[in-house]
Amino acid sequence: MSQLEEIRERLDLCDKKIVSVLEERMDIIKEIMVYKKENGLPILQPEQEKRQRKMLLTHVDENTYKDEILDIFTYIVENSRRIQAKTLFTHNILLIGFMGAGKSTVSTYLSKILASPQVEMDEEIVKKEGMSINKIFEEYGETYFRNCETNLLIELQKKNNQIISCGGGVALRDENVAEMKKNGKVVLLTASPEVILERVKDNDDRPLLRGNKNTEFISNMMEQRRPKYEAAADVVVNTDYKTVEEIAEEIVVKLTRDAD
Ligand SMILES: Nc1ncnc2c1ncn2[C@@H]1O[C@H](COP(=O)(O)OP(=O)(O)OP(=O)(O)O)[C@@H](O)[C@H]1O
Ligand SMILES: O=C(O)C1=C[C@@H](O)[C@@H](O)[C@H](O)C1
Ligand SMILES: [Mg+2]
Repeated sequence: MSQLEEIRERLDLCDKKIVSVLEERMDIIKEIMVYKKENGLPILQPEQEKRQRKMLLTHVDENTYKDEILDIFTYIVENSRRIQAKTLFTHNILLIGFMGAGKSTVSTYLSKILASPQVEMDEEIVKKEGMSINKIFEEYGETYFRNCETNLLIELQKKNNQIISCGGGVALRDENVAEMKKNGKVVLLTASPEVILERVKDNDDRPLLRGNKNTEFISNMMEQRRPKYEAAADVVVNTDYKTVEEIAEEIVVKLTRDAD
């Protein structure tokens, strides 16, 4: 065996060790998830990731390859989140609820913490149609927009593990709800009219609220929609005066409890 071959053999051995240790690490992540579920502990715990990162920084502080190792760990952590998500859910998570309930905000956070792709239905439709939602309503009318939503929903069910932020009106059509349930769990986010008003008052992107930004209008529309929203929901989470982190944790706990 030449010297180069011998060196390469050691490299190969090194890769095998890395694979084996990574496998062990991933199994540990799963074990932690099971333990947390069994003992009713918070599942997401973003602060634990920060502690781990701090610990890692002290481990590599003097290391010649510090930057490279830290770069690799970014991927390791990202993939741990994905394993965590797959341990928790094999389906899609669809967030529904009234305008301003926090569907986009919460799904962005969930997507990050679970390293799962986020789909923003309103944005997808805007991209596909090449115009804003206000413009779609003006040019083609609401029914056209609602058909865009239904078509997109059908397309989305082909993939798993997505965090889907639905437009506020998506759950109002029964055929949409049937589509959601084929491959997903539906989370209804709720909020009081006062909180909704506070959240939407400075934004003009919602055509249905134009000129209607008052609690009376919001409250009436909410009541009209409530039966459809509630019928579609697998779990309900109220968001009033809660942080995004608290809402995300509540969603995960309720969905996993639901799955047991
Ligand atoms: N838990 C929360 N606490 C405080 N502010 C929030 C919370 N959730 C969302 N917000 C704020 O409320 C506003 C509306 O939230 P968001 O856009 O996520 O609602 P949405 O449900 O996606 O609305 P739409 O149906 O119109 O898309 C945003 O400015 C967001 O930052
Ligand atoms: O609640 C609704 O009907 C809507 C909510 C938004 O997400 C957009 O989909 C659109 O403005 C309609
Ligand atoms: Mg939104």
